[in-house]
Amino acid sequence: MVDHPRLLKVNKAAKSFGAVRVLEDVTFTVDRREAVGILGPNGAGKSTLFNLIAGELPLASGSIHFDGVDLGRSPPDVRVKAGIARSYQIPRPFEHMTVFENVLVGATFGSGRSGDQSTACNDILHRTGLYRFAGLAAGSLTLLNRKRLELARAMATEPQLILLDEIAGGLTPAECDELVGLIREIHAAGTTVIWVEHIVNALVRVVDRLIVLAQGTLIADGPPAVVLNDPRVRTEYMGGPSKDVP
Ligand SMILES: Nc1ncnc2c1ncn2[C@@H]1O[C@H](COP(=O)(O)OP(=O)(O)OP(=O)(O)O)[C@@H](O)[C@H]1O
Repeated sequence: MVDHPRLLKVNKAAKSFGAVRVLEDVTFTVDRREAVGILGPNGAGKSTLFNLIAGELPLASGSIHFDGVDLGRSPPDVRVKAGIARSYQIPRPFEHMTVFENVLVGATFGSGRSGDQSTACNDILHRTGLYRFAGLAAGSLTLLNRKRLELARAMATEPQLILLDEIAGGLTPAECDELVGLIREIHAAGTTVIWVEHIVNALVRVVDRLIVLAQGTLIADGPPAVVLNDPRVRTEYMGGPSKDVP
């Protein structure tokens, strides 16, 4: 099998809700093993873009290629098996199941592997710092540990690409540092990362490239130092409510 250096190609992706166009001809590529941040004001279309890549919403027009394959019209389970995983802005564990069982669901149904998944699950629980909570109900976890569990469930599907949707929201600065460390480890181990986040200080400790969406269009794409000083980005994004910008 050929490894495509361009892991993700989003070409002229568009999406409307009724008469309202929320994404307009968004085009970008992400290379294998890159870490890319996505910034943009509230309502810019960031979560919608993730929903299009993960297959939770249908594309209106355009295409999405992943690892050389056109997946833009495939259902979410096909995309998970192809190697796309995501975390949600509001963690969505199975509250009454244990932490271990939550990870097991990802490993069993997401990865497509057969056989005993306990070793793989325990490994992920160790990596994400959740091993000692394995037997607890997911609903009893602190916010930081719920965020870790979002990552663990996504990692259990053995993704090539992980989409992180505002995963640092609501954490204290110290907790945010811990999460940043964990995401850096996941990236260093070879997983491609795309991270939508408003906490720019956290984002730039992980990513080496930033994309900015405003009103459904891509207005900047490049190294963080360049993008954060782009006059249009300053007006459209940082000119709004104060942001945590370095
Ligand atoms: N299912 C839906 N039905 C109708 N409108 C929607 C739906 N989902 C999102 N929208 C609208 O699409 C626009 C983009 O929303 P989206 O959640 O993608 O923005 P965002 O950039 O992720 O914002 P935030 O930073 O606040 O999370 C918003 O105006 C939103 O109200």
